[in-house]
Amino acid sequence: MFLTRIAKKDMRDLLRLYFIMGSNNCQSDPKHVLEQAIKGGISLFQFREKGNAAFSGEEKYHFAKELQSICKKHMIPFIVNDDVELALALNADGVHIGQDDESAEAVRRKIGDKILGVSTHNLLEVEKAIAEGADYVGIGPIYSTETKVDAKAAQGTKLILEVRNKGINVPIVGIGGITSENAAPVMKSGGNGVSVITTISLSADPAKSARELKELIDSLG
Ligand SMILES: Nc1nc(C(F)(F)F)ncc1COP(=O)(O)OP(=O)(O)O
Ligand SMILES: [Mg+2]
Repeated sequence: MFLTRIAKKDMRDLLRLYFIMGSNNCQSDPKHVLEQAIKGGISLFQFREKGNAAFSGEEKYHFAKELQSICKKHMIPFIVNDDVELALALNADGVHIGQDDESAEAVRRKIGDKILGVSTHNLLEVEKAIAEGADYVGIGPIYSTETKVDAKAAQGTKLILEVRNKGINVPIVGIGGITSENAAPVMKSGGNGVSVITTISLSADPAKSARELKELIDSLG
């Protein structure tokens, strides 16, 4: 899909409402939840299959392929978390890696011009991710979260502010406990979008939850 690296402006647009989900983030059918989230206006999707009762091997591959085909149908780019080999096997649109995964430099060499996102928790990690070819950085956890069992302490928007005050214009998405009620500070501090799991994946009406969040983000410019 990408013959060259994605432009910053296009990356910022994709990050506006970034839905992340795996089978253990849902109580109803994940395929239906994804369809509804897309209907509600998400701009990007990340397949994050990890933690208790997560699929692996063949099951994980086929589950990923099902969700990827839903994204393709609606022209929503499909990002794979952690599992670079799976991303390549699926010809996914990109990967997201953390500090404990293989280096961004090594992953960039494997994926060519696909989208590369990196989880960051301090200024050094942000600068290193940029130097190694990241197209965006995830900054968080902004607020406390139950979704990620090994999450670090919530840091609010201070790192987003620090990065922007240093004049660094890397595309930034906030992550961690974000809902319609607390999303505004992420955008006002200089984030380009918000990534969410629970507020959509466990919603009684995922389309409505996505729509409310998207309308809020769009109202903040
Ligand atoms: N999946 C993610 N996506 C983002 C994104 F920026 F896309 F919103 N930021 C952070 C994470 C966390 O990823 P995870 O694999 O659980 O933990 P770690 O970062 O420790 O590897
Ligand atoms: Mg990871």
